[in-house]
Amino acid sequence: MSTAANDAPRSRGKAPAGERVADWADGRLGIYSLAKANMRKIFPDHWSFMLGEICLYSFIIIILTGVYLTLFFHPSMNEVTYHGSYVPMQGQLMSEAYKSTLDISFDVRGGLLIRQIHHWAAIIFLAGMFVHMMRVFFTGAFRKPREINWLFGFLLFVLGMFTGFTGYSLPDDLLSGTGVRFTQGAILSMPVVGTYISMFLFGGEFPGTDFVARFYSIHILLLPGIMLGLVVGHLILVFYHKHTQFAGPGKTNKNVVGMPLLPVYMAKAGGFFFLVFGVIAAVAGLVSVNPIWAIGPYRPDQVSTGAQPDWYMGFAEGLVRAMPGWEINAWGHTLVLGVFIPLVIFGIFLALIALYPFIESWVTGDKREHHILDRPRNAPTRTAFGVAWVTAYMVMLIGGGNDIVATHFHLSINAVTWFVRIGFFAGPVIAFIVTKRICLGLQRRDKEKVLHGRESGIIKRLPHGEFIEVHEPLSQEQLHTLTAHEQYKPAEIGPTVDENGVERKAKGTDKLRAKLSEAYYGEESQIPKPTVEEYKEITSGHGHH
Ligand code: HEM
Ligand code: HEM
Repeated sequence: MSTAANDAPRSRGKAPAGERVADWADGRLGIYSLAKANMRKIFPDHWSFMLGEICLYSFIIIILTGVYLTLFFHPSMNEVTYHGSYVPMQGQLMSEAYKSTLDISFDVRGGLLIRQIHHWAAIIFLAGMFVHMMRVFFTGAFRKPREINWLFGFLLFVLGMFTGFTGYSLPDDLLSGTGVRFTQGAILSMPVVGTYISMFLFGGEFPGTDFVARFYSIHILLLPGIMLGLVVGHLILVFYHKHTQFAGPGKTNKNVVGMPLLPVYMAKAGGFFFLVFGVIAAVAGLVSVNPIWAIGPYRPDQVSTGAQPDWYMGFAEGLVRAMPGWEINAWGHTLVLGVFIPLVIFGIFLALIALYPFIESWVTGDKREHHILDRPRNAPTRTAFGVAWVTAYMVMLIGGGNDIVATHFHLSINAVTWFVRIGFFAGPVIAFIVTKRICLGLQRRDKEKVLHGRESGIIKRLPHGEFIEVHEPLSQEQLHTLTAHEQYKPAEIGPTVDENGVERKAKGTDKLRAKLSEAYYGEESQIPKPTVEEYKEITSGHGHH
């Protein structure tokens, strides 16, 4: 650290340049103590913890490529005549936005590759978030104290969806214009406020001449700005809470077992960034996405066939396509329920995801901190809910592409739509039941393994002629992993008579909670863990096969 001006000069001569720069910076920023405190921070190792990193790296790639695109993209709906190097479009009227995207694709050096990388990174970013969210959900990593971080993540997911939507609307091609038209229809279906919002957003009647410029500021500034802040907050919270870990020997709710941030984790993370970049660049170089020159400029009087949103919006599109066209007229106003109900369901689905950590802790009555992750099989009801939700999502994704599915598989589009309608209600229920059964089956298998060891597949014949299969005992480590989970008890209504003997009526919400809690943790929902006595009795030699 710095010294007084009259201190004796260093006896060893001048410090190396690097050290002097570090000293200079430290004197002004105090980074040494900050780095010292955090450099040795421990990160646990598990492949599923890399999913958050994939989100982070694809987000960085999106920002880098996005900045390059802003240098050449013109967010204007002025009409111009095309004279660029793509011959089939010569002389066509189009918006400046569309023309500049054609120019990026054909006349700007590296432009098409950067466009492709930006678009592919967006698709992978959202897929990464989806899978990362699933890993957090299925392992119970959202439980106290990480509920707020779940909400930060949830907001990132929703904002990511809308940033993607505003992004692919920018080129003003026939496909994205159809998507914007679809969205405007959904906005219009909102009672009372719909028309006002639409008029405000589009600066008058659709499509108007404003929306590309407006979507542009939303796309490159507003939403990514908020997302950047949220990502930083998200990561600070991961640091602050410390990472969760799977159960194992020596791992407790109070420690983290793993590798230090520097140098091990940083080296790994750096390498992984380049891997993610490399894979995205390779996919972008090999598989064309959004070839706007083949689609043509937007015209409100035309609709392209096979119009599809990017995958993350397919769910919302599916809800609208599967819903029967239903319209009612009341007091001189038309209510388009065929669009409005799907919009509400979309909102409810999102709200349920956001609130799930709070709902689960209310139902189970579990308010403790959790830093050890659940194996999905040991939380069968939660796992079943998750799979049911993913099933509904996937069914609706099929709904969003009902025309594509019909043409590719030579089916009638009505058959596909009916499949989706029935599947939306039946699919999640079947998925729930089947998943719960599988989880319980796996719990039974774990119990069996603890008590009787692993089936080795080796058959032996005993001297008296009997055939037996040799079971190998599990290692202490494996035994720990298979028996570390807690066995929960359902939350109860509590005494209906207070300490003075006065009868207290159980509230409706208490009853509901007790019922739900029973469903979560009741006898039907978990297999009792093997007890020490059971284990001792079986492994002591009696009753061995
Ligand atoms: C821009 C998007 C996102 C980025 C960059 C990001 C990044 C990360 C990283 C690097 C971690 C630590 C490593 C890991 O567990 O994978 C993490 C943990 C976490 N993320 Fe995200 N995430 C994003 C979106 C989400 C979403 C959509 C959710 C859920 C709705 C979410 C919820 C969480 C939670 C609860 C943790 C703590 C998990 C634990 O400690 O085990 N994140 N995130
Ligand atoms: C989470 C963040 C983002 C997502 C999901 C996203 C997604 C997209 C998508 C899917 C497109 C359509 C690309 C195409 O096929 O033409 C696009 C276009 C565009 N994006 Fe982004 N983007 C994001 C952030 C940014 C940022 C931060 C910038 C600028 C700093 C940016 C600048 C642009 C520009 C200029 C275009 C229009 C050019 C074009 O379409 O090729 N984006 N974005």
